[in-house]
Order: sequence, then C-alpha cells, then structure tokens
Amino acid sequence: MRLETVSVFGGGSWGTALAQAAAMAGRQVELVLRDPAEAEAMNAARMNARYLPGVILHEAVRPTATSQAADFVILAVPAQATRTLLTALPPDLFAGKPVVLSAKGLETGTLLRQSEILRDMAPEAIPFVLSGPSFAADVAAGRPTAVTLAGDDPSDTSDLATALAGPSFRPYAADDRIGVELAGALKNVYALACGAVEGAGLGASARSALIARAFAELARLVRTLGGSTSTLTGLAGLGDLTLSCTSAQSRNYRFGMALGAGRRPEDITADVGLAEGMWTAPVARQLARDTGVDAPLVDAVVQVLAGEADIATVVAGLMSRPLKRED
Ligand SMILES: NC(=O)C1=CN([C@@H]2O[C@H](COP(=O)(O)OP(=O)(O)OC[C@H]3O[C@@H](n4cnc5c(N)ncnc54)[C@H](O)[C@@H]3O)[C@@H](O)[C@H]2O)C=CC1
Ligand SMILES: O=C(CO)COP(=O)(O)O
Repeated sequence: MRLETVSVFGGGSWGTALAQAAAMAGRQVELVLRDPAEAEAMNAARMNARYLPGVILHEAVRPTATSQAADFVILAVPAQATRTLLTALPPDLFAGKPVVLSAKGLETGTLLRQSEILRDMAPEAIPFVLSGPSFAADVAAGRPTAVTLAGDDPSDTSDLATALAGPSFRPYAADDRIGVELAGALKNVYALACGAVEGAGLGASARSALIARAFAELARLVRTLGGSTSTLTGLAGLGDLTLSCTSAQSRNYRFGMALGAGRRPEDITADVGLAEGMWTAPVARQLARDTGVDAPLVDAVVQVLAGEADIATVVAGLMSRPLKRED
C-alpha cells in the first residue's frame, strides 16, 4: 500500500492537528477546507488562526480548497457533517483508498457510526477509525499522544499506523472498529455528564462514581451493539473516557460544566463551540432503547439537554434507583 500523500478534510482544530501529525510522520499533506478564502489565509499566515492559534503549520502541510488525489484520506469534520462532506466529493477520490474516520459521534436520524456513513456514501473506500485521548492542541504542539487506529485488515492497519506515527504521535493498531467508534462517540456524552457534576458542585467523589458507572454502561452498549469490551480497557475506551471526563480542556466537559451551573444549552454553544455529546446523546438513547440496554446515564444527559429535568432531579433519580450488584 502506498501511503506517501494524504488529504485531510476539515480545517478545524482536529483536521489541522492530524495534518500536523501526518506531516511530522513524514507524509505530504493537503489540508482541505471548504472555503477557498480561509485556505488562502491559512496558507499565507502558515497558521490556523481561528482553531489552533499559535501553532505554526509544518512545511509539508498545504492548505487548499481543491483536493488532488492522494494515497489516503482522513476525514475530520464534525460527525453530523460527514455525510454532507461525502455528498459533495466525487466517489473516485475514495475508491480503493484507505479512509480514516476521526469524528467522534453518531449520526442524528440514521443512528449510524462514521464508518457506516462512509459505507453508504463511498462503498469502495477502505474504512479505518482513529480515536483515543488526544486534544488537538496537544497533538499539534507535538506533545506525546497515543491513539487507537482500527481497521479490518491487520497488515494494512499496521502500515497505516506506521505512516501516521511520529516522535510524539503513537497510533496502536486494532481491529474492533465498532467498539472504537462507539467508545469515541459515547465518551462525549459521559464527559457532558461529568462536567455537569463539577458545574453543579457535587464533588470529586460523585464524578469518579459517574466515570465508573459510565464505563459499565458503555460496556453494556458496546457488547450489545457488536463491539468488543476488551477495546474499552484501551486508549479509545478508558483512555479517552478518563481524559474527557476530568479535563476542562474538553469542550464536552466545559459544556457540561456550564449546564451544571444552570445555563441553557442554546446559550452555551457560542462560548464552547462543538460539543459532539449534545448530538450523540439522543442517538445513543435511541440505540439503547432499540436494543434493550439499560442506559440511565445517557437518559439523564438527554433529559437535562432537552430541559426536561434539572441536574438535581436527575441526580436524585439516579441515586434512588434500586440497589443492585455491581456488574
Ligand atoms: N478538537 C479535538 O481535540 C478533537 C476532535 N475530535 C473530533 O473531530 C471532529 C471535528 O472536531 P473539531 O475539528 O475539533 O471541530 P472544530 O469545530 O474545531 O472544526 C470543525 C471544522 O469542520 C468544518 N466543517 C463543518 N462542516 C463541514 C462540511 N460540511 N464540509 C467541510 N467542512 C466542514 C468547519 O468549517 C470547521 O473547520 C469531532 O467529531 C470531534 O469530536 C477528535 C479528537 C480530538
Ligand atoms: O476527543 C477529544 C479528546 O480525546 C476532544 O474532546 P472534546 O471534543 O470534548 O474537546
């Protein structure tokens, strides 16, 4: 498999960070933005001033609005925008090529994972999913980061991991695409919940209890929806759950903090930016209901986001559930 050149779609924080990582790994990178003026400005400034201020673009990163064919592709737009992006691109850009899906979210309406959207829109692409504890600012600044890269063919996945690995970016190859995608999407919902616990001043003990019960709920969902629970002890599971559920660097966590402090969701987005958990929570609730999985934490987040209950009410509800064995 030739893996010298890569097109990264999405000129936000994660697309830019992954473009930097690929360049540091020795790849020639085009960073594809939808707006030609923004691509030109980024090229001139050699910086993504809006999403990653202060990070000088690597010389191997070329911002552009017109994509050339590359050896492989990385998609890094928000989860709800992946289908729109793929609709606008010619399918031959992807045919027979590795496509790395890096958004962490489930699609509203269809309930689909990112690689299922790709299968719908570009069935001849070869899907890989990348997830794990990795803030864009850390990756772009070259701070040590490790992620999971899952694909169906072990040898191709190892080759792709090698093509993306640099001195500070370490992808571990894996094969459980379903588990990796679900863990990445759902941790955003649990990060909202943990942020809300902090915002409401409920204490560090409550937050740790929540992380542990979130992990158990995640395991039930992953097991039922076809993933492997062993994935959850890895970077995409435990790694990302603990990062996003404890750090105010996470937008989902910050969104939750504001919710916990009593602000309304519609007022928070302007300050925090993208919080994928907001979109994924209702999808996860539907998936849990459809498959008969008990998911009280996902339910609680949906209720708070929808304004159906305040934090105090959902916490009282969770605390008064019948006592049970811890499994
Ligand atoms: N920022 C981070 O630290 C990380 C983000 N991610 C994931 O990456 C995905 C993208 O997030 P960010 O880059 O952080 O968001 P962002 O808000 O920083 O940037 C989103 C970018 O997508 C572009 N975009 C939106 N709709 C588009 C469309 N239809 N066509 C082309 N471009 C479009 C926007 O113009 C913007 O440049 C999310 O699913 C997020 O969970 C994953 C790991 C780390
Ligand atoms: O996925 C991330 C870290 O692994 C980024 O988290 P946020 O989207 O909550 O900022």
